[in-house]
Amino acid sequence: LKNDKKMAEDLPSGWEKRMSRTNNTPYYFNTATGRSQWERPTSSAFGKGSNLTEVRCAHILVKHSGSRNPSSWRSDHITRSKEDAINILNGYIEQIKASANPYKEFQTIAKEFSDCSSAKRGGDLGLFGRRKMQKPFEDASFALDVGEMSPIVDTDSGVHIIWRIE
Ligand SMILES: O=C(N[C@H](Cc1nc2ccccc2[nH]1)C(=O)O)c1cc2ccccc2s1
Repeated sequence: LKNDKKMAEDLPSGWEKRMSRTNNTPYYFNTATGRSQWERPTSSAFGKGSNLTEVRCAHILVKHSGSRNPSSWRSDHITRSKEDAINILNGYIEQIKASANPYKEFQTIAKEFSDCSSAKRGGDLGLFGRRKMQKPFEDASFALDVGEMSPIVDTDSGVHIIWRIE
């Protein structure tokens, strides 16, 4: 989910399109580093080299038989296949996208179904910096805009969707 102002230009997260007054042509401003460039950016402003130090995210985790620790507060022994876990997450994504209040829907689903102990906090993991979470999770989190939801992310814990809160 992207906040709608971005949909039109479809710029990667963290960039702003601005107009140069001197020669009346567009340039691009990186809100993470404060630098500007003429070339249209193709990757998130929060990638390598950005100074974004911490993000706050919530997530919904669906564990499966291949998870490093296939048990959770919901079930002592998780046996579903990875394929089933992905199908379950795709169902949640549809529900969240169809909701009048997507973030509220995300929290409700996380509370009831996430296989992470953060479920009771609506999946909220709090603020975290780089190198704190498994790499695929970290990279997906730092690439999100505030209020944006990730695609399905695969880690040793299982499969996740992530919502950036701050
Ligand atoms: O690693 C955790 N929980 C694991 C599952 C899990 N694996 C993860 C991998 C990346 C990000 C979050 C993740 N949560 C478990 O319950 O088996 C965490 C739970 C919490 C709860 C509150 C704040 C941070 C965390 S990190």
